[in-house]
Parts: sequence; structure tokens; C-alpha cells
Amino acid sequence: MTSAIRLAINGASGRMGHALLALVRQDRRFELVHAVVSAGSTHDGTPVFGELSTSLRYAHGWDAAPAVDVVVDFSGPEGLSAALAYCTERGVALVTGTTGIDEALEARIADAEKRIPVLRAANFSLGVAVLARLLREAAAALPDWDLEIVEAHHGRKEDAPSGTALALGHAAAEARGTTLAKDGVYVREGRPGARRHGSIGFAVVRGGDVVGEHTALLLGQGERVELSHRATDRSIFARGALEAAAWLVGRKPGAYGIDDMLLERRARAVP
Ligand SMILES: NC(=O)C1=CN([C@@H]2O[C@H](COP(=O)(O)OP(=O)(O)OC[C@H]3O[C@@H](n4cnc5c(N)ncnc54)[C@H](OP(=O)(O)O)[C@@H]3O)[C@@H](O)[C@H]2O)C=CC1
Ligand SMILES: O=C(O)C1=N[C@H](C(=O)O)C[C@H](O)C1
Repeated sequence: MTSAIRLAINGASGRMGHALLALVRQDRRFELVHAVVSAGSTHDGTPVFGELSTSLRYAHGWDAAPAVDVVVDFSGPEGLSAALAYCTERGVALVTGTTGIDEALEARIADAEKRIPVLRAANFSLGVAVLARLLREAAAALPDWDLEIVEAHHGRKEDAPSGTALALGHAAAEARGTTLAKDGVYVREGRPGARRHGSIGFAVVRGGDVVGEHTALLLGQGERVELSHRATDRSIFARGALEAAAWLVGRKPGAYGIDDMLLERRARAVP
């Protein structure tokens, strides 16, 4: 029997952290060896699975981390920054779902990808991976239709538009031979004037306990196409991230996405 994959979860006490812990507990492929929270977290030093279970405790940072094969990160830009430093220094694979990343951190991730395998996805659900492909096709097939992306999330989400909305926007822009830097519109207020042809608009809803909803609207004259995904349970993201972690361990350094894993699996399944 091969030994279990030594896993660290970065952001282990959060909404995604809890979804991951619930799955990891029952998944024999993994041994959870480190569970990271922020410095000053109320969880720091407390038992991850309760007093009666294993002795693993939440820890702030990476100084006390034992040997790790892969880090799964859902923490936030600051947490990701620290995990990136740890993974690069130790040659550890990194799976990250953190969104709201600025240009400086993007550059550091790109640099790290030369040294370690990094798998990133703004959304780890299978449904959104398929939605992105459908949107690419629709955006290219209906090049003159107006395109708007609407997303809704719980009220505690810190970044906007969501990473998924931006990823969908990038996919659609690429399919139309343009970029979001050129055609993305993020704010409409006062009298913005008539819609600029070819622009890709974003609208954001925040409130309650919405897990994550994304709709791409392709608006024509007298008709429209709506492509929607609604997540109702965070375990879909957690499951996708753990599949990615198992897939990523042992790969050569580089930038990987969820499609790399899905397409490889599909190719293997086809005789
Ligand atoms: N790609 C995807 O499929 C998905 C991505 N996300 C993204 O994942 C991220 C986290 O989301 P969510 O779980 O809702 O957020 P939460 O706020 O619920 O959790 C954040 C977690 O990160 C920890 N944390 C905060 N700062 C640091 C730090 N500097 N170092 C280490 N740990 C830290 C927090 O610890 P504590 O509070 O105890 O200090 C907490 O455990 C967001 O960027 C979100 O957009 C979310 C869902 C799906
Ligand atoms: O913060 C969240 O909750 C989510 N964030 C991701 C995003 O920004 O797209 C994915 C998912 O929609 C949930």
C-alpha cells in the first residue's frame, strides 16, 4: 500500500477550511499534518478535530510545519503569500483557490510556478469548468451580442467581482479576441451613457448565506441566452480541490488549471 499524501490546509478554520476538514477526515488518500490559521486567530492552538480525536492543532504560520507533500490554500491573499514562500522554499506542491489577488502576488505566483507545481482555480466546481467552456463557445458564436456577467455571494466575501466572474470574463474576452483590460466594465453609476458596443459588464450582489452564483447573459435583439451556475454547498469546491491535490503531487513544476486535470482524466477514460 502506498503511503498517504501529507496534506496541509491553509485557512483551515474558515468556511472552505471546514468544508475541506469534513472531507479529509474520511479520505484515506490524505494524512492532514498541518492546519494553518492567521496569527492572532482565536483557533490558534485549539484541536482541529476536537479534544477526543487526533492531537493535531491549528497553527499560525509555517515555522512548525512537519514534512508536507501538498498545501491546499483557501485563506486570502496574505495567507497565500506566506504559503507560497513556504512551498517554494521546500519544493512543496500548491493548490490554491484564493481569489482577489493583486498584480504583485500574481507575479510571485508566476515566479513560483518555475520551481514548484501550482494548480489554481477561481472555482473548483465541475459545473463552473463546463460553464466556462459553454461561455467561450457562446461568446464566439454570438460576437455582436452584449455580454454581462452577474454574480452573487454571501455578505462576508471580501473581493469583487468574484474570481469566478473574472475568470468567466477572461474566457469570453479571449473567445472574442479581446481582453478585460480593454473591454471590461466594472462600475456604472450616475449617467454612464449608452452601453459601449463590445464591452463586457460585471454586476455584483452580496448578502445572506449565498454560496456562489454566476450568470453570463448574452443579450441580443429580441432574444437572450443565459448561462448560469448555482453552488449550494461548499463541499463541491472542497472535493475539487482535494482531487486537484491528489493529482498534482509528483508533477513537474509549472502552472496547472483544473482543465489540465479534467482533460487528462477524460483522455485516459477514452479507449
Ligand atoms: N476557488 C474556489 O473554488 C473557492 C475560492 N474561495 C476563496 O477562498 C478564500 C477563502 O474563502 P472563505 O473560506 O470563504 O474565507 P474565510 O474568511 O471563511 O476563511 C479564511 C481562512 O483563512 C485564514 N487566514 C486568514 N488570514 C490568514 C493568514 N495570513 N495566514 C493563514 N491563514 C489565514 C482564516 O483564519 P482565522 O480566521 O482563524 O484567523 C480562515 O481560516 C477566498 O479568497 C475565497 O474567495 C472560496 C470558495 C471557493
Ligand atoms: O468567496 C467565496 O465564497 C467564493 N469565491 C470564489 C470566487 O471568488 O469566485 C468561488 C465561489 O464562487 C465562492
